[in-house]
Amino acid sequence: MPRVLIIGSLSGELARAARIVQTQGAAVAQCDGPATGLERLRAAGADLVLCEVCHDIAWLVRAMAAERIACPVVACGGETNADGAVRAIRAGAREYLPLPPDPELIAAMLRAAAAEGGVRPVVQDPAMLAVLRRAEQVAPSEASVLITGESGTGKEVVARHIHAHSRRADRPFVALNCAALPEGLLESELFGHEKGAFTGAIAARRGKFEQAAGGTLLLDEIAEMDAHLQAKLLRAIQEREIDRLGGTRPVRVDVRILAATNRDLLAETRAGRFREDLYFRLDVVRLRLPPLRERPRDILPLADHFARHFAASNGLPERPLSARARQALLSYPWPGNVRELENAMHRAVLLAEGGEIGPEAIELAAAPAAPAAAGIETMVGRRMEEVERDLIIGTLSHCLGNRTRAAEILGISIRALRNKLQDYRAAGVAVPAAHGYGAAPALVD
Ligand SMILES: Nc1ncnc2c1ncn2[C@@H]1O[C@H](COP(=O)(O)OP(=O)(O)OP(=O)(O)O)[C@@H](O)[C@H]1O
Repeated sequence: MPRVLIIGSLSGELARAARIVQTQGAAVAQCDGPATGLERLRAAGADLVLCEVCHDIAWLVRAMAAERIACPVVACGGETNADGAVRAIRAGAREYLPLPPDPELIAAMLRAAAAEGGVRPVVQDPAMLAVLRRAEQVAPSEASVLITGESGTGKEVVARHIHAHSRRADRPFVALNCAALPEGLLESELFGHEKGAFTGAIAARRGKFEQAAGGTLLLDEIAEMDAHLQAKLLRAIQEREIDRLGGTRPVRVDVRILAATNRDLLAETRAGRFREDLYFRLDVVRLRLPPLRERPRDILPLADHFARHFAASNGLPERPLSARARQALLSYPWPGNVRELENAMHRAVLLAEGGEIGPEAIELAAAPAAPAAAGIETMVGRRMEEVERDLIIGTLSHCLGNRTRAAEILGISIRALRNKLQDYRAAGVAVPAAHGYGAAPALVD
C-alpha cells in the first residue's frame, strides 16, 4: 500500500484530494508544514509527498536531499496558479497537481510512485526464469537471501520481487547501499541516532532497520561494510534488537534481511575481511544473477520494455527498434549489464528520429581495449600516478559513471575508488558524474 504524506491544512480542496488518495488504496498521513513534514519523513518515510504550493518547497526538497530521504514531492494548488506551479517545479517538485483534484490524475501519480518503488522484472531467458522461480519459492519464508551478481544485473529488482511475494508485502521495503556512505554515516543510517549523538545530529532519526519495521531491508554492497558494523549487524539479526547511536536502551526490530553483493563473499570471508558467522546468517539461500551476456534472450524484451518506458516518461511517441538496431544490441557484450542497456535505450529514445529506433541512435561504449593493444609506448615516460588516474577515469567513463562497476573492473574496493576520485576532484580533474541518464543511485564520493 503506497504511503502518501500530505503537507498542508486539511480543509477544502486538499481534504478532497486526501479522500481521493485514500479511496485509491493509499495510506495518508498529514502534517501542517515542511518542518513537521520532514520530522515525519525521518520517522516513518513515505512513497509520495503532496505539499501545498504556499509552503517552502525548495527548503523541503533541499532538506530531504541533505538527509537522503528519497521520495518524490508533488506540489498542489489552485489550477489557475500558473506562477506557483512554475515556482514549485523550479524548486524541485516532481509535478504540479491542480486543485480541485482530478481523481484520474491522482491515480496516475500513485501509479507512477508505485512503479518507481518496484519494477516488475522483465525476464524471458531460461537462466533468469530459473532464478526468478527460486526467488518466488523462498519469498514466503523468513529466510535471509544472499543475492549475488555483477553490478547492474538486477539484484535490487529481484530483492523487491522477493518482498512483493512475501508475507511482508504490505509493509515497507527499504534498501541501503552500504558502499554509498562513509562508515560513520552508514552506522547512523542503519541504526538511527538520538538527538545530539554526534555533531550535526540535530534531531533524533530512525534508522533503516526501524523504517523497515515489519518489512524487508535490502543491504546492497554488503561486502563493503566494515568490521565494527558487521558486528552490530550480526547482533541485530541474532538478537532482533538494535542500538541507536547515542541511545540508552535497545530497540526491538522485526525485519527480514536480504543482502546483495557483486563480490565473492565466501572469498572475502576466507580472506578475513568478512565475518564468517555473519556470512552464514546471510547466506541461508543464495541467488546468483547471471550477467546479461549469459542470458541473451533477455536483451530484446528488456530493450523493448525500456524503449516503451522512456518514451512514456519523456512524452515521446513509442518507436519500435529496427532490425539492425536489434542486431547491434544482440552483438554487444553488455559489461554494464541491464543498467547499461537501460541507459543506452534512454539515450536511443531521446536521439531517435523517424518511425523506428535505428542503429544510429544506439551509442554503445567501445569494448575495452585488450591489454596488449593498450599501447605500452603511450605509458612509457609517464608517471605511475598519471597512468593510474587515466585508467581510473577512463574505466569510469566506460561504465557511464557507475562507481560499483568501475571498481569491480579495476579490481579495487569502492572505498578506494571513492578516495581516488576525491583526490582527483580536489586537484581539479573532471570526474564523470555518478549516473548518466539512468536511475542508478548516486554514490557520494
Ligand atoms: N529484469 C529486469 N526488468 C526490468 N528492469 C530491470 C531488470 N533488471 C534490472 N533492471 C533495471 O536495471 C537497473 C539496474 O538494476 P539493479 O539496480 O537492480 O541492479 P543491481 O544488480 O542491484 O546493481 P548494483 O550492483 O549496481 O547495485 C535498474 O534501473 C533496474 O530497474
